[in-house]
Amino acid sequence: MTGISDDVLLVHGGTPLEGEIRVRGAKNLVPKAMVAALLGSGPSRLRNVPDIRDVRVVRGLLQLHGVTVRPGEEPGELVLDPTHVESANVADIDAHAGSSRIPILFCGPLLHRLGHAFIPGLGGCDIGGRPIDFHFDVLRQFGATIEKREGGQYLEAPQRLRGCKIRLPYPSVGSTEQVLLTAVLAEGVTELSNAAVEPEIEDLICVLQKMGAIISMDTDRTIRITGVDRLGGYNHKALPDRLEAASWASAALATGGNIYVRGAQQRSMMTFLNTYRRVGGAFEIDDEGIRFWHPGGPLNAIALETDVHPGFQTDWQQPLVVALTQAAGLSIVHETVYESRLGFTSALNQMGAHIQLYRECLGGSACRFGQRNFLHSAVVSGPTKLQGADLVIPDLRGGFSYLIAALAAEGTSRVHGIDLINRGYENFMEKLVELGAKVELPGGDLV
Ligand SMILES: CC(=O)N[C@H]1[C@@H](OP(=O)(O)OP(=O)(O)OC[C@H]2O[C@@H](n3ccc(=O)[nH]c3=O)[C@H](O)[C@@H]2O)O[C@H](CO)[C@@H](O)[C@@H]1O
Ligand SMILES: C=C(OP(=O)(O)O)C(=O)O
Repeated sequence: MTGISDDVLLVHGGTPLEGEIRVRGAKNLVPKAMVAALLGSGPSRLRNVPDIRDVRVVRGLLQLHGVTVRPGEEPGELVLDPTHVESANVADIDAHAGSSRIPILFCGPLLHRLGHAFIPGLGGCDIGGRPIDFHFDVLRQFGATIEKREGGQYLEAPQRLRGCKIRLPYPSVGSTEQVLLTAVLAEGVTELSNAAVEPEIEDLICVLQKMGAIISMDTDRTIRITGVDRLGGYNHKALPDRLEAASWASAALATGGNIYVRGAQQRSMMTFLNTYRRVGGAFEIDDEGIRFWHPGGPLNAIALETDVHPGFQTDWQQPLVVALTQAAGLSIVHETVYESRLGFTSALNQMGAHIQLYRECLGGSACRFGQRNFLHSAVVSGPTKLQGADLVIPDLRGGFSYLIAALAAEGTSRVHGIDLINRGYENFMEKLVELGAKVELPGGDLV
């Protein structure tokens, strides 16, 4: 590759990342809690909001729909006032949808508030087909009608939406949230089985309960929601970002470093912590955060399978794979949530890693992708020395993984497309510098 653009970071590898950074509210909760504010009859206060692009996209979309969004008294606090919700211009919605998947979650709240909704085409990471059929199936069950229109889908609720019995074909995070955000104001009881139970979903349920919703969660993936006539605002501190925390933990391991992640929480990271320990990473938990470090000596190869919570979260996979290139022996990674989330490994191979992809389900159990010709299993053979390279960021976590690989490598890498990382990692360049990374913008400025 030749040429440089503003969207490039030069990374001089070989320095262990050391120091402290802080994670704030979760990318996979905050934008959804913002959407929930649409359901209230009064203002909501959301605290611990990170400055990331997905938050800005949702803020813009809410404002287009007449919600007032302003900073609160404390840093990272937003006050969202939905008193005057109104229809937005379709062209404006499309222009603001950006690269986020969140617009699909406006369906239920807008149907309740306005009786109709326009949902633009979705963004999000290109890590599989990412259909939205479950979302529309459940909305139809609530009584919505859906019509394809130019640039998106137009939905209507001819009468008040009605609670229903729903079984998801797969415990999809977004579809579970769709049901929650729709059922809380629907008439009667909704029973959702095979629901996703990720910590961010539990936190969204906490938000909705604060607003006046009646929701119970059984231990068997069943969620029951009794619809109410009216919801108020909420005051909520978003749970911390366990995905960002794990990314920094993997960076500590791959670079031989030591990072204290202020805000990281044991409860939502238990599965990651067990895996980190099996690989040979060290950690220490206190009330304010978790310290992650490489204790010296060889790392261990492991077998790893991603899964829905409480399994190993798929968004943890890509950064940890970089650390696995430094482990002694053969690691097996079976990605069971997204069919195309291992493509990022070809660039790691260019840097000197040995990663072979397979169509078969390796290790663990057979998954939905086994018989369907997707390269969704990997064998990582290590340890391998990594060399700096020209890298083009493919998706959010793949992008962070390339940064980790470049930091662990000998020599200089040019990482293209770094702006994508702003979608989910607050101030990541400043954090890298704080941790001692040698990174440079093309003009020669130290970030
Ligand atoms: C903004 C956000 O919170 N994103 C997270 C959310 O994405 P998102 O909510 O999009 O992910 P889902 O849990 O819905 O997707 C899981 C699987 O279900 C499939 N599926 C989903 C919906 C549908 O209508 N039809 C269908 O087939 C998907 O293709 C995928 O194979 O959960 C994922 C799984 O933990 C995480 O990786 C993402 O970071
Ligand atoms: C896949 C991810 O996000 P999204 O669903 O927003 O694309 C992610 O956060 O890794």
